Amino acid sequence: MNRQELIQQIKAKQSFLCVGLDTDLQKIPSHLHGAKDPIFEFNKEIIDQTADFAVAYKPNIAFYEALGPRGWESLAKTLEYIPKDIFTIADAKRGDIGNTSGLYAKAFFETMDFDSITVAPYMGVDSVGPFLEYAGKWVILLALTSNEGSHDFQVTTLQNGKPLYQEVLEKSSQWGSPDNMMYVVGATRGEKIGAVRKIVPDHFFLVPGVGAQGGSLQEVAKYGMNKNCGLLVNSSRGIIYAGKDKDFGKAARQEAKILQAEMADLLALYSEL
Ligand SMILES: O=C(O)c1cc(=O)[nH]c(=O)n1[C@@H]1O[C@H](COP(=O)(O)O)[C@@H](O)[C@H]1O
Repeated sequence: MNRQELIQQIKAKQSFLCVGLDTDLQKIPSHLHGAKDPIFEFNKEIIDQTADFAVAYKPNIAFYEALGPRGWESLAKTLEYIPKDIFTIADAKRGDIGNTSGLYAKAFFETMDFDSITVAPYMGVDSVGPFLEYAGKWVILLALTSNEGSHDFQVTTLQNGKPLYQEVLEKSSQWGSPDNMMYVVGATRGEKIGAVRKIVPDHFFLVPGVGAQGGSLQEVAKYGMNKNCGLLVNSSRGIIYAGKDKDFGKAARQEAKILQAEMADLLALYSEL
């Protein structure tokens, strides 16, 4: 999916919601456990109930690969089931020496047909480049993450006086463009989201951390939105585990609907969409 199609979808749905498919066998309702593929049955219901409010789905690959071959199968079926006009993110946080990254890219862009993949910047340009060689696909590079440990390295001041995350943004924004790169910026980072926006005014941000991690959607929009929205805000547990019984799909729908309504207001306030 290209940038214009993504922006059009945000405008049409008045939403920049990404639903995180962090589907955990321990957490899904017990009535699904008898199904042939409980993970897929759960995801199918979540997708059915949220597709009109979501512009993106983000399966976190760890939840699938932890289950071995059957997890990969559930993932492939889920990807196939997601409506084709909705953006898909393989949250895999990959990145390795060039020839290995090339095979990660092949895994998620050819063997599976994801629109995008999350990538760690640590190994530098040759570890990210192979993902950018795929026309029509996106790299979503970790910049300023939502977790506590992000303080360990990402905000450390370098000898040139810049925090590491700033160096990552400035350098990596020359590797690709706002048409094939996005950045992960955690919802819990508050005003720092504004600092990131100044460095990369046009790139989309994938913003996890609202819902279960306590980030504020209002702050994210205030500091991070640009005229084309420029945001995909993810919620995983806050949506998919909103309900615990047979009505889990309806509970998820309700949560997604609440977020979409807030997003429509924020789009009116801060964007041109
Ligand atoms: O790349 C990510 O998506 C990510 C980056 C980050 O900084 N923080 C973060 O929470 N995530 C992912 O976003 C999701 C957040 O899930 P919830 O906290 O349940 O909404 C998980 O799949 C995380 O792995």
